[in-house]
Amino acid sequence: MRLSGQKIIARVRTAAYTASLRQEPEFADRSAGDIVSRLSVDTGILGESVTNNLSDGLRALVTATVGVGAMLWISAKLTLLMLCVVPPVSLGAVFYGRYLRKLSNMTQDAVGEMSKTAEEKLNAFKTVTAYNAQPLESRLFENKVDGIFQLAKKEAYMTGLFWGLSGLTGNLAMLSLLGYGGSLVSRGEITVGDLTSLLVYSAYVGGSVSGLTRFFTDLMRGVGAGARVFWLLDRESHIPLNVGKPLEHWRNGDIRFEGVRFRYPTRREVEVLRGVDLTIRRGTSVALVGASGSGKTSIQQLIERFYDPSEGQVTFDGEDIRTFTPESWRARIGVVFQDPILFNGTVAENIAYGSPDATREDIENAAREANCDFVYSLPQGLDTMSGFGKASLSGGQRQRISIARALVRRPTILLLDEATSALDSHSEDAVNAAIGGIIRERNITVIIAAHRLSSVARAERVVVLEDGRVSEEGRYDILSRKEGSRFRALMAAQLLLEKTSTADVPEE
Ligand SMILES: Nc1ncnc2c1ncn2[C@@H]1O[C@H](COP(=O)(O)OP(=O)(O)OP(=O)(O)O)[C@@H](O)[C@H]1O
Repeated sequence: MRLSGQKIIARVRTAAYTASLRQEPEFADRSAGDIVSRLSVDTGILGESVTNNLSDGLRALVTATVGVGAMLWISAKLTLLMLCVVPPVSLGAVFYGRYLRKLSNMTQDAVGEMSKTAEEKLNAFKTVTAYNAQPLESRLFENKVDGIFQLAKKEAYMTGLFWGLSGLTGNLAMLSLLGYGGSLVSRGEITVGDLTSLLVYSAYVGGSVSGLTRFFTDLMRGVGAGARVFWLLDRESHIPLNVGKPLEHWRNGDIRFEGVRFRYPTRREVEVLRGVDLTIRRGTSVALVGASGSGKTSIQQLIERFYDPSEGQVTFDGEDIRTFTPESWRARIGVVFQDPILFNGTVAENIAYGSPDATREDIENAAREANCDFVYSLPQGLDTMSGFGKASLSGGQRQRISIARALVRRPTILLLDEATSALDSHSEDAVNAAIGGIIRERNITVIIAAHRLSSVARAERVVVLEDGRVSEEGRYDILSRKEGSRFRALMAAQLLLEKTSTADVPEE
């Protein structure tokens, strides 16, 4: 029983984790981390409450049934008297169970909040230290812990009250049995032996009823803790996987935005894109430029299908990308984010992330193409451990590894989202040289969201975004020479910004 219970817990845990990975990014940003940190605890409590108590509950049910049968056979009157205890205790158990379920839910919420706070602050350890915020953070954490303690106190009071009252009810029933049973003995209706047997049976039945109650209330506690897990298992992502037809691996074509309007689900009041019409020819490179907040990243996110447009459509090779399964579509895209994430593992494992079939040669080729020569000066070359907690690589180096990761899957489309904006000029040159090589040598559609001139200049075409629309597009050299062009104004402002901020470049 215990083993199969553990198996159920393991399965539910995995299913809930998988369910959270299948949600949309909005969900992941806001609640998945929190849910995942609580998943283990919640599923554990639920599983334990079922598996630990199920056998006890069943045994109690059998004992109680047999006991009541035997009592009825001895004296129906006295048995009915004893059974008067059952309705109030059951009613109490129902209320108590509900209360426990609510309390358990609240406790899990509070425990989740506490671990989320701790995790967030420990991850931002340097910021906390730099701002001397340790006392403040300790206080905040103490408040969270105190909240959990208050809930535990409520549960303890309630538990004491319920079990105290049910114990009292049981004892009163026993006393009534003795009193009324004694009078029946004196009247000769039952023998002393019958009364003694009834008392013994009553003790058994009482124990069993208490076991059943414990089973029920523990189950309620488990159900309360597991509510979030069930909710997560039932939750449908806004962009579910496996829906649509697979995109054939040989297909290639233009990407087109047709009258695309877009609002983020969490900020419906703001229309970020207000009718974008844009064609990106296959195998060409395009730089998206525009002031901060003009929608460059949003366009890339729509291509990635992290979101769907509110109106209009994004097509690939003439077909709405919503007709393809998200996974087959995403498999054709390589993405490099501004803040490259390396997972715990070797450099080679990080490059091959998401491409389980990549051979050592593929990894080496991608590393070469992404200008990752520095890897070979690391102690174990590509097999050097990198990633979380092993911050021996600079921002520029991590960025080049993430470019290699994007390339190793042989993408048809490469999205670079401000890939160089956090780098100093030396690292930026290395990353840009890699991007330039990819644009020249690969037949790949490259979409660069960029602020910096050096990144923009490499693209064959520039698209200027303003007020959620495309305000200008054309070749870099033409736009940059055109009198009164929006692009020129933007770049002039950017150039000024770059000149004044050359002193605060942190990398390498
Ligand atoms: N997840 C989100 N939820 C709600 N609003 C968002 C979200 N991401 C971006 N926005 C908003 O959408 C608008 C466009 O943002 P976007 O990141 O696409 O601009 P951007 O041009 O890439 O900006 P930057 O150059 O600063 O990176 C901004 O007003 C931003 O506040």
